[in-house]
Amino acid sequence: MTGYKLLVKNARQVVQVSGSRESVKRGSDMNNLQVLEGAEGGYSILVDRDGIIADLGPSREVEARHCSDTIDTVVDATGRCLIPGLVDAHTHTVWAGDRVHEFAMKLAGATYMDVHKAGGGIYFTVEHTRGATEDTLYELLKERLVRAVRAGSTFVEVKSGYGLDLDTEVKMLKVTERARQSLPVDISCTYCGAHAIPKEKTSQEATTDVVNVQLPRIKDLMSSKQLCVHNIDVFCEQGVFDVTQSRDILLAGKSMGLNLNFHGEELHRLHSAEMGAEIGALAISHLEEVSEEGISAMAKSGTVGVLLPTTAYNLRLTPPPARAMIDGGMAVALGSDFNPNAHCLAMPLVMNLACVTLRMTMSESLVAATLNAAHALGQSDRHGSLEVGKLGNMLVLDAPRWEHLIYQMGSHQDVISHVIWHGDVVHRKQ
Ligand SMILES: N=CN[C@@H](CCC(=O)O)C(=O)O
Ligand SMILES: [Zn+2]
Repeated sequence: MTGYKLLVKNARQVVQVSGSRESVKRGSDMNNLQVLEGAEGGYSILVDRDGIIADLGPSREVEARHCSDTIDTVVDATGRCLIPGLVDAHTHTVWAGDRVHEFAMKLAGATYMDVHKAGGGIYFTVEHTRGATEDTLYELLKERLVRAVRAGSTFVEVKSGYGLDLDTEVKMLKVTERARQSLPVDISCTYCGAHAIPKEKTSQEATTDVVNVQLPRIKDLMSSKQLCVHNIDVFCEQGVFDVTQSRDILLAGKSMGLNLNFHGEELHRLHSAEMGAEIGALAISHLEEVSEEGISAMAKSGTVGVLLPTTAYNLRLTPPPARAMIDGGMAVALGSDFNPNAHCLAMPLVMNLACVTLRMTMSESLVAATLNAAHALGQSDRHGSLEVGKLGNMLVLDAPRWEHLIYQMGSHQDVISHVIWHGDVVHRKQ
């Protein structure tokens, strides 16, 4: 007799996303969703006490295989659908000081860079984040991650980048590590010390500070297990870090074993997509201004394009060319880009925007918000699909077909009936 943590039983539809342990779906394969449906009695998923999927298939078969086992919790999903927990591949979730006043300025016509150059934008948030205690930042992060989980995310990337000095960047990374150790959500931690040029430095001085001061300190804190950082990010943009500076910072991170995952081609075409592909970037975010050559280079290198539809929506930018990317064989992922400029943690809304504004199909959008997002964070071996051996992170949807999660725009709180993380029910619809 074996003991298990959770059985989710009798679901009408199980969207595994993938059933062959592939690490990513590229190009047209993003439309090949692995879906189980049609069995009499539905489908069940069994999660072991380590939070790992132990069995999955037609309910009658799963029940027959485990009729003498003990199961701690049973969730009846009769008439409902199961999908993997959503993965948010790009967030700036640790900061103090909202920028609701800037939203009004932007609605009135100011551009993102107008606000930034006038000392607002990232600089406003840096000032407030530098002044906040670790406990305050932790409480703010916790509140935001609870919201993300309620909206279906079970794995979230979290960046630093509102310190721009060693002490505040380390403070942000420590807050992220505390959340990673204590909250019921998986976190991929990104060092983004090169998010803006600190007011007191030139871009070259800031590059040298990141490479020679901040990264070595972070490396020490990682060695002594005080921090666990997975990725390195840079805002490669005209007037911020140029392509050469970004490359130097990314390569310094790569030599420490960090995944390269950066902001590129957002407001100007600098050909950072080609640079990222050349140095083996795992992912590049934004890409509103990417060129055809950049798309080919990323398709060839396998670099994931992390698309952030909330940014183009809020800033009224031309959206990234998602169709050309997917049709060109790239792997595309999605992120909420939660930050004080784009205050959205709801991946179902991001998926809706991806379908409508980026012209992605609903299948592409689900793959982008699960398997491919997990791959962009280097963790699709554990996240992003419902398969035996992967984490028991899943959503029970109160709907006859999974597409309702995207279709019922703004109603994800009614569509998601349970959020399950490592086999524990961490959110239940009221
Ligand atoms: N573009 C750079 N970074 C963020 C915005 C950060 C901010 O405005 O605070 C982004 O991805 O959109
Ligand atoms: Zn960002």
